Amino acid sequence: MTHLKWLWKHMGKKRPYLVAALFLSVVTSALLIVNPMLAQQLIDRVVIPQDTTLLLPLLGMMLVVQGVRLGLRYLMVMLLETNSQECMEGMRARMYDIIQNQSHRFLMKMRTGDLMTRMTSDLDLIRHSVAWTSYNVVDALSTFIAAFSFLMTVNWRLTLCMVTVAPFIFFLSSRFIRRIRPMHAIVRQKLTELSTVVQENIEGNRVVKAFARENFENDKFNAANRRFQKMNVDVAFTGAKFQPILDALGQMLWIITILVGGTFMIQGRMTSGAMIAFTSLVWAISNPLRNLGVLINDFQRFVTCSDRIIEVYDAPFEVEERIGAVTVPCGDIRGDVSFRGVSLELDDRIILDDVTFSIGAGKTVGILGSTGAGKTLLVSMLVRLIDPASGNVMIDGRDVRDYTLSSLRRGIGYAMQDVFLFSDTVTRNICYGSGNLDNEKVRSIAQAADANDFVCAMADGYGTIIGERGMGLSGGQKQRISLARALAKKPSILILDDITSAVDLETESYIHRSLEGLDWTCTKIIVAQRVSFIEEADLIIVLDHGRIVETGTHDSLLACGGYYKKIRDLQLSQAVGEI
Ligand SMILES: Nc1ncnc2c1ncn2[C@@H]1O[C@H](COP(=O)(O)OP(=O)(O)OP(=O)(O)O)[C@@H](O)[C@H]1O
Repeated sequence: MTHLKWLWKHMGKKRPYLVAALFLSVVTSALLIVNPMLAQQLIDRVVIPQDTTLLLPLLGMMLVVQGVRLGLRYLMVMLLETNSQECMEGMRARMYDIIQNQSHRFLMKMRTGDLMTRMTSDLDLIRHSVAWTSYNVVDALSTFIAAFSFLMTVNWRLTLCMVTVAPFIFFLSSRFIRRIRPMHAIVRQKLTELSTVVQENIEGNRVVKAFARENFENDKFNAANRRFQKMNVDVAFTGAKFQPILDALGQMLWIITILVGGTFMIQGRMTSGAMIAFTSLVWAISNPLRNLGVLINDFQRFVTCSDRIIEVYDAPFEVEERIGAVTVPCGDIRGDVSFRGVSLELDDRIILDDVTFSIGAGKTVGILGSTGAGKTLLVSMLVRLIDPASGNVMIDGRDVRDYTLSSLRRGIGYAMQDVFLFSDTVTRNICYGSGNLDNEKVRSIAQAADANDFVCAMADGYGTIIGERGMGLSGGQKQRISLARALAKKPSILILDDITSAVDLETESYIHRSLEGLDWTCTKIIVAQRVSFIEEADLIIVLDHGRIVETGTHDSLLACGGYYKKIRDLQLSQAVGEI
């Protein structure tokens, strides 16, 4: 019932249409009973007395009833189809919105293939329940009740004899539900595994080829494919085991009707018309019972799929906008940045520990540290991709959690370590966060990121489609487009997370000079591997295992002879070696 309540809640404005469609289902099911009733009259009042007075009126009524029923049935199907599609459109949009606003950590945990299955196949099965299972349940119930009520008036003894099979059916159904429900959950899980294998195989195609693991991947896919197929067969077999018993119980109704009804007729306790009414309505009692297996199966599948959707709907947001958060107009962020006692723990591991530093607007801070020291997580707190467990990340003296997410993120340009480009033109990738910029502007930004030359060398220049479905770019080229995208926003705070790891020293030096000469004031937070990229920063911090171990300027850090000096000396000797 909780799943039905959940569905009802999320149907919103579409509820009246569903109610109207199900009402039509009741009416059309009830109309099915009318013709057998008229047939009884035809036998008892026309055929047996051989009096044709009522023949035409009765036949006419039968035709009208059938015509009205078909018309109403068409209306019902149209209502259910449009209603269920619109309902799913709303639910899909809501789910997309939830996924969009969920934290990166949540999305990493869920796996893309899993989320895709929930958004497509699971939602479609819920739609099937709204458009098909719902009216079939109502049909079955109303046909059964209408037929039962009518037959009780014709001959209550025979009717009660017929329903003696009901307890067996209910016992069987409850066993079926217990058996089939966990099986449906496993089917959805196997489908998720299959989708994940396919998705990872496409995304990691280069790795697969480079390591010649095609056969291994084929085996992995075939195994997942087989497990999915086997589980579906198991579900079908389980249903098939119950169905013949349900069918047999349905057939029992015919036997009871003929045996008991025949005896009643011989004893003169029942008319031929009444017997005709019973034989033409046995299906109305037996079909709902026989269809029970299919409907239970469908309903259990609906329960499993809605559980999976509810899990996404109800997942708590790790990063949420505070009530009363302030919106700062675009460009009003000055750029004072400070981290005060920032700590973070993930999966019971301390990732950042009491990180404290400040930098004034327009200044540059360089962050250096070993792999996994926590640099990326630290800078991503400024745009609230993750929040600290304790401490404060402040911009212009206000905690970042006190800004609305959109106004906070509008003021910050972030070039990430893992570059992601959209399947779109170079221009639209660069303008992604800054609206439409004229060609000249885009070109000058690309120049600052040292991207103009290689973009101009492409066949369609700035109109070239790049990204997942577009032209391949080298790692360094992607980094420069990503830098241009961050610069195009003319942000008050610019975060550059290891954006020169894939470019040569000459390009790095060019980008360094460009950043020095930006024509607007902006605080720069630069995570870098190479000391040369951050040596002129106003403040350099060195992170190790989530703690600041050294802090100062280039000269002061060299003077103290710690990790920074060691790295700088190592890089210098490598550079001399290369020359
Ligand atoms: N989503 C996550 N869940 C759990 N742990 C995470 C998650 N993301 C990162 N970590 C862990 O947090 C630590 C810091 O990660 P982070 O990416 O900030 O390191 P980094 O200093 O940027 O490393 P690198 O220089 O290699 O990019 C790492 O040990 C990493 O394993």
